Amino acid sequence: LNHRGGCPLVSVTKVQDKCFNQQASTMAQSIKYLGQEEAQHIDEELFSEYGFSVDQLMELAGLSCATAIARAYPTSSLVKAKPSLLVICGPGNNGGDGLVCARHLKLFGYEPTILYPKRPNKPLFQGLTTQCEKMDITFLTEIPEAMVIDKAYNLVVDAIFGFSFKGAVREPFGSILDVLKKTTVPIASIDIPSGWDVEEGSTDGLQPDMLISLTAPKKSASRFRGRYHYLGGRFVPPALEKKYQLNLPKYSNTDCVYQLQ
Ligand SMILES: NC(=O)C1=CN([C@@H]2O[C@H](COP(=O)(O)OP(=O)(O)OC[C@H]3O[C@@H](n4cnc5c(N)ncnc54)[C@H](OP(=O)(O)O)[C@@H]3O)[C@@H](O)[C@H]2O)[C@H](O)CC1
Ligand SMILES: [K+]
Repeated sequence: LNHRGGCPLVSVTKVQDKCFNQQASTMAQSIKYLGQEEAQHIDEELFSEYGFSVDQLMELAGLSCATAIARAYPTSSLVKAKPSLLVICGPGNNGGDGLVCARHLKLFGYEPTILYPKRPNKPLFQGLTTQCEKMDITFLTEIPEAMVIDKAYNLVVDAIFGFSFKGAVREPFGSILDVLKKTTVPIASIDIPSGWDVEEGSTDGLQPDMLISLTAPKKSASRFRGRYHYLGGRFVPPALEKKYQLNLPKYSNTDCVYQLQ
């Protein structure tokens, strides 16, 4: 048996791959999927008891989203002539993650455009908006038609709602989600596919190609049927991970993302 626990040491690559995949899938299965309240408690505890600021965690969350997107959709794999992306940001911290993600994607060589229709009147979000403007990222004033999105962009980054979403979708986000449901371009959702119930998911909502779960997946992630599922937000102190029994996978070396699927 090898030192990691279980697979016989044999030289046949296929068998080794099978062992690795089995271990990876066991690891992925043991991760805790969080309910809405539990996700909010962990978030609050990080700020209150552990002394983090929102800006700090948002920067790490947004960077991990950009990193995961660059891994799943490297610029060399994009089908359009330009590495264009549309990042749609909502009114809460999920939207803030989207702004940070757009800024890092620009630094990674992509050409993001942002739609940010409802902007909180807070210095944090104003600063993040200015940073994007100063990096020559264009802001749209309204959602383009689905056909225009399909023609112009390689990918849509959905940073509309995260774990605090509740109830029926209010405007202008209902119309935006209706357009996104008609697009065929892949969608990468940050933390939760927007419009999905955080725990139950949705049968007629967005069907993103990618999901980037932050801190730990939320219960609705078990209904995700897209190609790529990454974990990001490598900032959880071990004591907090233990308290909530998160069973997070071991991130490799200095990686800020872990591919769950
Ligand atoms: N610990 C972590 O993992 C961290 C995660 N981060 C990210 O933060 C979000 C959660 O952020 P939060 O601000 O709590 O919530 P949301 O981004 O989900 O948005 C809440 C706002 O959305 C509006 N809202 C809610 N429900 C609806 C609805 N049915 N229709 C329309 N709008 C809705 C509401 O805005 P109002 O202005 O209308 O009141 C809410 O304010 C998490 O998912 C991660 O992405 C942090 O960045 C870092 C730590
Ligand atoms: K989202």
